[in-house]
Amino acid sequence: MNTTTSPATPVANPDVDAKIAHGWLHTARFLTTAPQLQFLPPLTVPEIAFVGRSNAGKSTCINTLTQQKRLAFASKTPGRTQSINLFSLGKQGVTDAVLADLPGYGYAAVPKEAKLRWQRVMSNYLMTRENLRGVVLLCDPRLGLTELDEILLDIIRPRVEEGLQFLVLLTKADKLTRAEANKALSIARLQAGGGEAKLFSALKKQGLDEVAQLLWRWVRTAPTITLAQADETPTPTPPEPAEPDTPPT
Ligand SMILES: Nc1nc2c(ncn2[C@@H]2O[C@H](COP(=O)(O)OP(=O)(O)OP(=O)(O)O)[C@@H](O)[C@H]2O)c(=O)[nH]1
Ligand SMILES: [Mg+2]
Repeated sequence: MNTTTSPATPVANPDVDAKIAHGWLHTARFLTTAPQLQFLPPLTVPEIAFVGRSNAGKSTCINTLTQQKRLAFASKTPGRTQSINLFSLGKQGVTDAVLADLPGYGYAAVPKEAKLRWQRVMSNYLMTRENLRGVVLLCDPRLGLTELDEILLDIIRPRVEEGLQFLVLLTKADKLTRAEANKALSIARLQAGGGEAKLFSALKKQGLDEVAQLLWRWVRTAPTITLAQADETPTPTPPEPAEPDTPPT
């Protein structure tokens, strides 16, 4: 990433009432789960992916943004999210956008083969998912952006240059002092060249309005998506997962 700090997109439109954005996000409902890219349905509505290291807080962030306790499966155990989970958004049951919760990377206890498989799935997803409109990279500011995050930034850079929206979200901000938070934010802004960086806390609901407004804006300003290939073959049914995700008790 280059080191420019200027955001690729304007700041969230202040005219969009946060309440409207929250109401829209609250419509989120489970759409599908896919262990591999080929099982994802081709869609023409904008999709926003939540990516980052294991335990960064992706699933919790989706639950907080949608004001739903157990939409995405959050857990103290890293590696809880094993498949790409899609959630539809839109009033009156009409889907106008999709959120994607992706499995985290960088969890040491995962066998090497599984790690490599997942890295392939994720890089393919980020490079080829046609309706991908935005990427939210979640990062625990106590760790900062790690080498794996940098690899991810490299993967999406060409698409960011073509208009893919991008946000670095520093999660668990409640664990930092104000000075630490400001320092982490400055560093992340430098690293997120071409994108924005924001502080977020699911616990304290910090950054919630801003992120909700930003996602709304990404979706409302998305260009019309037409799929490159008219795919008339139905999406294959994924095999039953060996160990299905279950909400934490
Ligand atoms: N203090 C604090 N804890 C948080 C916050 N967000 C998430 N957590 C905790 O961090 C842990 C991991 O959260 P998840 O949302 O499951 O993380 P994930 O990124 O989805 O993890 P994987 O699915 O393994 O990739 C859980 O114990 C959460 O309660 C936050 O804003 N503040
Ligand atoms: Mg998760």
